[in-house]
Amino acid sequence: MALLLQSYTFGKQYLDSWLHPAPQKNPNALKLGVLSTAQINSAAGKFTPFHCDTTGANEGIVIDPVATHPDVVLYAIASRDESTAASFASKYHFQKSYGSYEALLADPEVDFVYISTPNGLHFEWASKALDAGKHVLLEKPFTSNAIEAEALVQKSKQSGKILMEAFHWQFHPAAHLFRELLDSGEYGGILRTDAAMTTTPAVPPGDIRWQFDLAGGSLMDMTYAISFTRYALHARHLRRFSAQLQARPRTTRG
Ligand SMILES: NC(=O)C1=CN([C@@H]2O[C@H](COP(=O)(O)OP(=O)(O)OC[C@H]3O[C@@H](n4cnc5c(N)ncnc54)[C@H](OP(=O)(O)O)[C@@H]3O)[C@@H](O)[C@H]2O)C=CC1
Ligand SMILES: O=C1OC[C@@H](O)[C@H](O)[C@H]1O
Repeated sequence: MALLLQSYTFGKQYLDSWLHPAPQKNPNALKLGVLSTAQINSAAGKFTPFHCDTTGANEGIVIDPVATHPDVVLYAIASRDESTAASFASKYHFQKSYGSYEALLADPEVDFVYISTPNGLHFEWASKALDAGKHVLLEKPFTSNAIEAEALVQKSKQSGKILMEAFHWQFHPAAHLFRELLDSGEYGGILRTDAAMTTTPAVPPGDIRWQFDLAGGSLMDMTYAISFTRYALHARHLRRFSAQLQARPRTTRG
């Protein structure tokens, strides 16, 4: 069932990309600044149904959607390293590149930022971006813990700037269809839920997902299982979960 729904989403995206080629940009289009040259920014380029990135996400988390939307432009990219930023800008057609995140945030032309740093740095950079007067689209998981999350939401309310977690699956037609089916009662009521998510065994040593001090770890990375359960059950304010950790030996592929 999940595979069918996912195929439906991918098929629709593929069709849309043919039906709606890159539009003219609106002169007042919002200017996007991206903090970091993470692989997820461009695990992207043009979507094709046969090309998935190593995390299993489909192409186009930010580069392609912005490039093909009339009201947003790829304005600036920042990296901790200037030459990395410059080559990323040239490859993906950003107008500007910066050798530090601070420099991008100081650019008054930037309207909003997408933050794709490691999890443990989400709070710091989202906080600095709000202080700099930018709207923020923040990669998942939102922050490293509830205290940071509450402080960030508070800051966004005070600044009047939009702060949003980049959980794109919530906007996929497949997710909506799935919840409509549940809500219809056609298959009866929900008695219990089990959510599991698996990822490629090829996450290399040294990847941010293995680093505790960068808020790595499976529960932080595979937050989809929890967020989808909450979504499916309309349980936005569910406060308590129980969880079991099942450690398995790492496997390698030859
Ligand atoms: N929404 C989705 O579908 C997905 C979301 N994600 C989320 O996106 C974020 C990035 O993941 P991913 O693309 O795999 O990450 P990467 O390891 O590819 O990139 C992280 C980037 O953060 C910057 N960075 C800043 N400080 C550090 C540091 N101390 N160590 C390492 N990198 C640093 C680097 O950019 P630079 O050198 O340019 O400064 C680096 O390229 C995570 O929060 C992850 O959970 C990931 C995959 C899918
Ligand atoms: O957000 C993500 O989506 C797909 C996963 O495989 C990946 O590890 C994670 O960061």
